[in-house]
Amino acid sequence: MIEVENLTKRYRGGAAVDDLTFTVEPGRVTGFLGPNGAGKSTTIRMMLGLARPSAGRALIGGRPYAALARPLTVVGALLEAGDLHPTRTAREHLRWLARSNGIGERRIGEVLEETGMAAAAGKRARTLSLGMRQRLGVAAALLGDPEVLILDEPVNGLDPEGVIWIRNLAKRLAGEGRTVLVSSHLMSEMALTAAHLVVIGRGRLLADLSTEAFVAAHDGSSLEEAFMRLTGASVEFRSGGAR
Ligand SMILES: Nc1ncnc2c1ncn2[C@@H]1O[C@H](COP(=O)(O)OP(=O)(O)OP(=O)(O)O)[C@@H](O)[C@H]1O
Repeated sequence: MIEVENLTKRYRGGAAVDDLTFTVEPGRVTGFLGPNGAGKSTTIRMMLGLARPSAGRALIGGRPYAALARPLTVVGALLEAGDLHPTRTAREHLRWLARSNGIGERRIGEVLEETGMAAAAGKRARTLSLGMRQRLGVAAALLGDPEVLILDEPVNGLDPEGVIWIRNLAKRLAGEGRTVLVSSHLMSEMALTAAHLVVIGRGRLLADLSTEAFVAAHDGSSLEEAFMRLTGASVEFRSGGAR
C-alpha cells in the first residue's frame, strides 16, 4: 500500500504538490492522472525519497522510503529519466542494482526472461532501443520481487506492442495482489489499464474514484472530454500560448 498524507512540495514558483492525500490500494492498478505539470512526477519522486516534502509524508508499506533497509525488495519503480550507464550491458546494470540490495544472480536471469530481455542481456545500454530500455527499466523494478510498483509514464514513446505489454504487465502484477501505481496524462490508456483513478491538477487532488464510476459519471462524453472537463481549470500549459 502507498499512503500519501498532506503531501506538499513548494518550489520558488509555487506549490508543485499541494496538500495531497490519497491511498493506493493493493490488488488493482491505480492510474495517476493529470495534465502536464500537474505534479505527478514530483509526487512520485517524494514517494521514492528522491525529493524531500515541504510538508506531509508518503509511506510505502507503512514506512517512509528512507527507512527501508533494502528498498528494491519493497518498491520497484520505472522513472521517466532512466539512470542507465551507457557502456554497461543490460545484465551488468541489473547486477549493479541487485548487489546493493542483497539480491542474487538467479533473480537477474528471471527478470530478464520475464521482460523479454534475455536475448539482449549482453547489449550495452546505449545501443538499446527505447522499447528495450523501458523493458530493462521494468526488469530493474521487478528485481526485488516488490509488493509495490510505481511506473511513471511507462508507455511514453512505446510502439503499440510495447503499450499492450505494459498494460498487461501492470494488470498481472496487480492481479498477484501487488500495489501498482501507473502515471499518465493519457486518459484513454488509463481507462484500459486502471481499475481506480487518482486525478490531480496543479498539485491538488481532483478525483479519487473507480474507473467504472468515472465512466458512469461521464456517460455520453468521451473519456478524454471528461478528463479535460475535470482538469480544465488546472491546465498549466495550453497549446497556442493561451491560458
Ligand atoms: N526542481 C524543480 N524546481 C522548480 N519547479 C519544479 C521542479 N520540478 C518540478 N517543478 C514544477 O512543478 C510542477 C509539477 O511538475 P511535475 O513534473 O511534477 O508534473 P507532471 O504532472 O509530472 O507533468 P508531466 O506530465 O509534464 O510530466 C511544474 O510546474 C514544474 O515546472
